[in-house]
Amino acid sequence: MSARIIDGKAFAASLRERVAAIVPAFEAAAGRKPGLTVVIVGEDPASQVYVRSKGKATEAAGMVSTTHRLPETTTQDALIALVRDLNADPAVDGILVQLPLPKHIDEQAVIATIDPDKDVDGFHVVNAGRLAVGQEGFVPCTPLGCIMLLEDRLGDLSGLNAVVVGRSNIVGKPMAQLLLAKSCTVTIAHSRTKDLQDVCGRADILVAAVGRPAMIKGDWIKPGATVIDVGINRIDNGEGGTKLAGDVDFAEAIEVAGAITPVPGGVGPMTIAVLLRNTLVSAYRRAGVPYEKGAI
Ligand SMILES: Nc1nc(=O)c2c([nH]1)NC[C@@H]1CN(c3ccc(C(=O)N[C@@H](CCC(=O)O)C(=O)O)cc3)C=[N+]21
Repeated sequence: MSARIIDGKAFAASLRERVAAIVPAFEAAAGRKPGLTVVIVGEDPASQVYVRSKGKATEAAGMVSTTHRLPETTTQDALIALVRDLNADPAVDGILVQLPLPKHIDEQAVIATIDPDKDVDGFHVVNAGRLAVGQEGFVPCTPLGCIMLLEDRLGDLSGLNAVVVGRSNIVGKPMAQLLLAKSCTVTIAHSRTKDLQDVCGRADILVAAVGRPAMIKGDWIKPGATVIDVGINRIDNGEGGTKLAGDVDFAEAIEVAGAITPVPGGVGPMTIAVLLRNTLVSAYRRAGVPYEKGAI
């Protein structure tokens, strides 16, 4: 049996279109466009690529995109001063500080400076806390995108066994919180988990977010399970170049799973589409303009 491939790229394109279709209504009501500001420190090539595609997608959705490119040598104090300026700028609805930051900068200190109500990444402890207790806030883009794909595929998730492999603050933990909020029975597994294969084998929903290429094998997967592969690993393509690979052994998994996200073309594109969605939501909240929650 061959799994259905979950087309995250197409779903993300339709979400971006939905957002773009609402932007003019916001502009008419608020008298300005939604604005997203991205801050990148240093020259990491992968980060440069992501930041460029975020900027393009933001403009394509009719929003104002601003990018601050700072040198690798930027001090923590200077970065924090910039974030404070952005907090105070009424035209800025969303602030995204691209991670990872250079080693001499304390990421948590920078994230803690972002106004939680402009934190469209959902990384501030206030937003993590809001998610944990079920209050309205901002939810990290990657896990929220995963939930959208899961609900599109499965409808109601309640009662399903969900296993999240990975416990990072940006994917694993918020993913588990969201699945719990959808009434799944949630297990968070990680590199120290005993009998990881058995734990994965009980999952109706398996989310892999560990950052190890092809770690999850076909015989770890419950037949018919829905597999969400968050891994974005750059590996050797065997021809002197590189390619992207997920955390799941795709060739094996496709024979067992009911549905699976590919890498690339799965979760990755959803991350940027949800970022635009969060920015539009932020703009509505900050402008005090009512909006239809189901529509975005
Ligand atoms: N503050 C912050 N917020 C982030 O959301 C954030 C970050 N820092 N740092 C880096 C990670 C990574 N990330 C991705 C976004 C899009 C794709 C994406 O679109 N991937 C495409 C392929 C892209 C390619 O070909 O390289 C895909 O999977 O199909 C992947 C990864 C956001 N991140």
